[in-house]
This record gives sequence, structure tokens and C-alpha cells, in this order.
Amino acid sequence: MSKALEPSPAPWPQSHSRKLNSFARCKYVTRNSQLGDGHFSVVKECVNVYTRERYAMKLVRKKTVAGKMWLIQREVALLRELSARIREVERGHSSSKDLFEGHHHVLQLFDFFETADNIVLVTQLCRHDDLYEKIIEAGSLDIATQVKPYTACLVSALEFLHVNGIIHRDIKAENILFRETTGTEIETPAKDCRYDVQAHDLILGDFGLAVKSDSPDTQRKECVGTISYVAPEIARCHKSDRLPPSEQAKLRAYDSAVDIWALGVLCYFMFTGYMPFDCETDDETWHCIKEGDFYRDEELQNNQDPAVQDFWRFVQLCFSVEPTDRPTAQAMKSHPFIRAYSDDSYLTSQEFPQKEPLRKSHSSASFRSLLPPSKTPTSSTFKFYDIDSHDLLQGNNSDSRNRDLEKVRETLKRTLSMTSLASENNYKTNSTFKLAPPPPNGTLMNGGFCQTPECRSNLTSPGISRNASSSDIPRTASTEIFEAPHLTRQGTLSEKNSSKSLHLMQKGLETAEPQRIKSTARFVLLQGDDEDEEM
Ligand SMILES: Nc1ncnc2c1ncn2[C@@H]1O[C@H](COP(=O)(O)OP(=O)(O)OP(=O)(O)O)[C@@H](O)[C@H]1O
Repeated sequence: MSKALEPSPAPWPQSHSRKLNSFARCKYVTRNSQLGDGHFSVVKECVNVYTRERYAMKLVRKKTVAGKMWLIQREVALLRELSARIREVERGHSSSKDLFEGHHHVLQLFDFFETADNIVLVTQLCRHDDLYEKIIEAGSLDIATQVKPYTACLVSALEFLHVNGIIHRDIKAENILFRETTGTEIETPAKDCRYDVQAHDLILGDFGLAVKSDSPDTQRKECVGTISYVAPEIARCHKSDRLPPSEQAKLRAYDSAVDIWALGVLCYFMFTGYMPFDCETDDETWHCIKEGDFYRDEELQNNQDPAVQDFWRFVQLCFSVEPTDRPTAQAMKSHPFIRAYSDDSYLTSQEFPQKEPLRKSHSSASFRSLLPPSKTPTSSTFKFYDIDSHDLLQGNNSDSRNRDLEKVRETLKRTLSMTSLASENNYKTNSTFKLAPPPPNGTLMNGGFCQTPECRSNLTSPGISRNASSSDIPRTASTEIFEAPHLTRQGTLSEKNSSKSLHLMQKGLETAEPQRIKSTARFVLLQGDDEDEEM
């Protein structure tokens, strides 16, 4: 366990045992505006008043998670464990043979605490736009310079998670963030970089659904995730409580292979701009997932570009219906599709099962939904949560959809910034990566209980900059921040994400008007334990 995050001072959360007037002042100041929100949290930028380092602060409203506090505790526990492991790997690290090192690409937790209304996680700061937005804005990503390195990076992150006994269960474009860079790293990208160096900034976030791979079978039979991305073995758990006990007993607990399936979906989405299994109705989607029947565009399928052929072989492996047929993340590193991102000499020559040649999808394009998925707040209500497309359509009349569409078309642009396509073995010099150091222990809340952090409209006032080192902070600067005029209550959840039902022109696909907003809502089935809990 990392020094910075331990020890947890008292049983946590501890609000029930504290009086309001005994709250300590918070060591962080937040920005008024939000970086994002989920169904039970808002995320804001914040600054540690002692070190002046910038972080992201996730404020989970206790009222929203009442009765399900254990879910947040599970997320915090996993993130703490992972952050400690990241430090451990970093300390013991000599030289890696991989261009992407998994532990660099998992969201780091730096601190956590509790206020009267919120459970608060302080994590690494990422940019406002995520991978979903990048794909939607560009229509699709370039296979050689983006899809391959992004996939290689995510495989390394999954390898790190899985080797450390954690299943993410919600791999999807919305949960892939881009690390906020300080500007100091950007000078490094080499002139000869062959790929989009933003691949080095990918961060896998949102561990709200993650579980340990040795967790009780009941947890690994939960039907959780985002429908477009769930593996067949999770799909089989859908409505399993309605099955007769004999059938329920036959359900096998799933494992980390569910993340490999979701990675295949994400890889497919990056390349094509639409989802492999999405159909017009959720029932059809469930069916296609269970059958492993993904949509194949004939033109793309017949494309003889070796990168495209490798892409099909890669996703075909990810989409093996039998989980034991899906290679592990570690094995996937040797796959020709991403092999170039590791040192060839150390990779074992992995034999990948020969899949039958791609056949035409059983389901025709007519009932497939070949539109980009809408971004929904990845909700975690704690009952079965499966947003019906009709619910999503409510309040989204075609006028507003057209306006959204227009807006997206206007902003449609490729964001790729690359240089030449020369040398390939110059990996490390192309990296923009720099692991954020943990703040000194005395500057942390370490699970404590405090007042609501002060809100400011601007964190870049004199004396607050990411690049300032903690040693040169005059004490008065932090005092000044502490003594700001008033403490502001945190905002309520915004509807920002709900309005993001974006649909746009896809390669060769007429999208005159979206037929139906895709239901990619995350859903959670957690039996029992839904009574309110007094905080
Ligand atoms: N470290 C971060 N830096 C910048 N933005 C972030 C960070 N973490 C989360 N966000 C933004 O906040 C949004 C919500 O975060 P997150 O998904 O972790 O919350 P959540 O409450 O678990 O949401 P849900 O359960 O509905 O998925 C994200 O979609 C992202 O846009």
C-alpha cells in the first residue's frame, strides 16, 4: 500500500459519528464548473492548496448512493489498491519492453475524503473530452496511426488490471480519458513519430463496476455493464433471476475475458464509428451478442490492406463466444495487429487459433443500428437499469436532434496531429508520458472528514499553477486560498451528458436522420440491499 494513501485514519465513511462543527477545512479548492458527471457524481477540477497541483475531484452524493455505500467503498478500495500497485511497479521498474506500460494508463487515486454531503475521490486530472468524443468528432479513427496504438495501449492497461486480479466490467469509449498534460511533456514527441502520440495519454477510468477476479461467484454473475459492450457470458446473466433454479445453477461465473470482448467492441467502434452488435431493439442486440453475430461491412471486410485484415482477425478473437477461446491481454500483445508496439524479441510467438474466414453477418444491415451510439451518463442506479430507447427519445424531438446533428457536422474534424511516418523503433522518445508523483503525505486528507471544499470560478489565479513545486509555495498563498470569503455547496448533477445524443455522417452510411437513439446505457443488476441507509 502506498505511503501517501495510508493509513485510513478511522473506519470510513465516518460522518455519522461526527458533528458538523468539528469539520476540518478541506485541503482542496475546486473550480466551479464541472469536468463531467455521472448518475451519482459530479467531477470537478481542483487544486491542492499546499502543493498547488491540479487534480480531478469526483464528488459522489451520499443521498444518491444511500443504501449502496458499499459500491463506493468498493471503488475506493480498488483504486487505492491499484494506485499502491502503480507506485510499487514504478519503484521496481527497470526498463520495459513495451511501448505502453499498463500501470501508466490506469486512473490514479491520490486522495479521498468525506464531507457532510459527499464522498470525494481525488484522482489524476484528465481532459474534458474523452475517447468517445474523439471518435464521434472524427467519424472514425485512422487504423494505422490511431486504432492500433490506442488498442495496444488499452491491452497493456488491461494486462496490468488482470494480472493484478481486477476485472473492469465497463470498458467503453466514454471511460477512456486523456491525461491532462502540463505542457512540459509535449516538447518530447519525436519528429519521426509514426502514430498519434496522444496514445500515451490514454487513461482508463471509472472503476465503479470493477470487481476482484476472486470475488464471490454471485458478483461475477451480475448482469452489469453497457449493453453494446457486454460479453455473451454477461448477456446470459440478463434476467437470470427469472430462470428456474436449475438453470441459474448452470450459469458460470465470468472472468476477465469479459474485458477482452469489450475491448474488441471498442476497437471496432474506433475503426468504423459504429457498434458491432447494436440492433434496432435491445432484444435483437442481446441475441446478436449471444451468437457472436457482429456486423461486417462488405467493403471493409474485403479491404486487402494488411492492417485491416489484422484488425478483423483481432476483433474476431475478441468476439469468441466461448470466453476460454478469447486470448488474455498478455497474449494479445503478440497479435500482429498490435505486436509492433512491443519489443519483438521478448514476445513469445503466440499461436492464435485460426478463426473461420469472416462470413456475411446473419443479420442484415436493415435491422442493425449503424449509427454511432449516443453517449448516456453511465448510470449506476442500483437496481436493474436499462434505459429504454423510448425514455431516451423523450424530450429529444427531431428538431433538437437535427440541431445536434448540425452542430456535430459543423465541428466534425480530424484531430490527429502527427508528423512524418519514418522510423519505427524510436518508441520511448515519442512518449509524452510522465507519471504524476503522489503529493506529500502531510498535504492529504487521507480519508478524513472535512468541510465542503471551497469553489472558485478560476483556479489559475496567481500562486496556483500545476508547474509550481511544493517547495516554493509561500505559506501565505495557501492561507490566502483557505481564507477565501465563503464555502460553496457543491452543485447538483447536470444534464450535460444527457444531451449528447449525437449522430453524424459515417463512412458510406447515410444518416439523414437518426432512426432511434441507441440504448448504450450502463445497467446494473444488483439484487437486494436497496433499502436506504442513514448517513
Ligand atoms: N479524472 C478525471 N478527469 C477529468 N474528467 C473526469 C475524470 N473522471 C471523470 N471525469 C468526467 O466525469 C464523468 C463522470 O465520471 P465517472 O464516470 O467516473 O462518474 P460516475 O458517477 O461513476 O459515472 P457513471 O457511474 O454514471 O458512469 C466522466 O464521463 C468524465 O467525463
